[in-house]
Amino acid sequence: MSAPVLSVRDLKTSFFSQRGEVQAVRGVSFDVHPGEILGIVGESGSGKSITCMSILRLLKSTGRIMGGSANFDGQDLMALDQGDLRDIRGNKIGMIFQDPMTSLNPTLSVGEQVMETILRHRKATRAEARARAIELFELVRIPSAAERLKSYPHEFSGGMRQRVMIAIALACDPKLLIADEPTTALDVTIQRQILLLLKDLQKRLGMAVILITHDLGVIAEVTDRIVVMYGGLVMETGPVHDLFATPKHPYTQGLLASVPDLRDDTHRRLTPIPGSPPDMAHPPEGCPFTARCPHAMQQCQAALPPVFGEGQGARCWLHHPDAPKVAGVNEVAA
Ligand SMILES: Nc1ncnc2c1ncn2[C@@H]1O[C@H](COP(=O)(O)OP(=O)(O)OP(=O)(O)O)[C@@H](O)[C@H]1O
Repeated sequence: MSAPVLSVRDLKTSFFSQRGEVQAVRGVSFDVHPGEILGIVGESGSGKSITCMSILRLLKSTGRIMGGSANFDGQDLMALDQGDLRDIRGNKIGMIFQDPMTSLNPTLSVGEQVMETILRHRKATRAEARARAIELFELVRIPSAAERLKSYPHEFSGGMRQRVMIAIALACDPKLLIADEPTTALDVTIQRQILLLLKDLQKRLGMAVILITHDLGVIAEVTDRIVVMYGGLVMETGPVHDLFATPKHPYTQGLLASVPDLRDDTHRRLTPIPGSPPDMAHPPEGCPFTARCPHAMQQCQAALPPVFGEGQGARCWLHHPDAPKVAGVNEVAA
């Protein structure tokens, strides 16, 4: 496999308030390879967004990176100053966030906003930037591209605004695109169109993509590998097909069980995992999933498990060689 575009190692981020320290990200490691879509999934509050905001060094003032590295393009993003980071963000790393209405400037035409990104990072004349903006609108399939450059964000539908955001994110041919819940604010049919567009663009442009979502069902279709997060930790990681066919972590199994079968039009009922995530102001010493895990053992409460397995790895004591056998987890059911 080729060298990773991004290599995150032992990333730790906390928020500090009068309540004390909230350990949002507690030692996250993963790689993103050229030309792949990596999905980061997990319930709300598991640390997906804060992981990516930390990588981009876009944390709000109460947030602090406590350790770790994120190697991108031969540089550790954690060690760069804000000037160098501004050169990378929107240029070598494109970003798309959840709500395009709050990310776009309502007082500027969408064309100006695309051109602004190009002119900030590239030596180009306004005419060249305009030509590139038209090309980008065509790429993200905004009809009548040249004319639509003059429109303002409120003149677009939610799906079209998200296409503008994708055009801006792709303006400088990024090596890596980070998309944080890019379709959550859209209705279901449009969500699918945007995700398929992202997949198509990723293939055509050969970039790497990190796609954050809490919707496992949707990303099954578009991602190559998945990182499953819970309680600020990576619980399981592996190729999407392996992870869906044989999830190794009870948390992943619970998440998968809560996804309605998309091919089943009788709409199976959702079965959410009982219980709630840990309070990250007081994270448990052992595995954060212990209290909700159907297979929890004494050891799980006592110590945080390491990641067992390569290729598909799971942070679960059941994969220790001496662990008892549990059907469907570390033993193939007869
Ligand atoms: N500004 C903040 N101050 C204190 N704690 C925060 C702050 N922002 C996030 N957190 C905490 O960090 C943890 C991780 O949050 P994060 O937004 O990364 O979760 P997420 O997995 O992306 O969830 P969602 O799917 O809801 O976006 C949560 O426990 C959250 O309460």
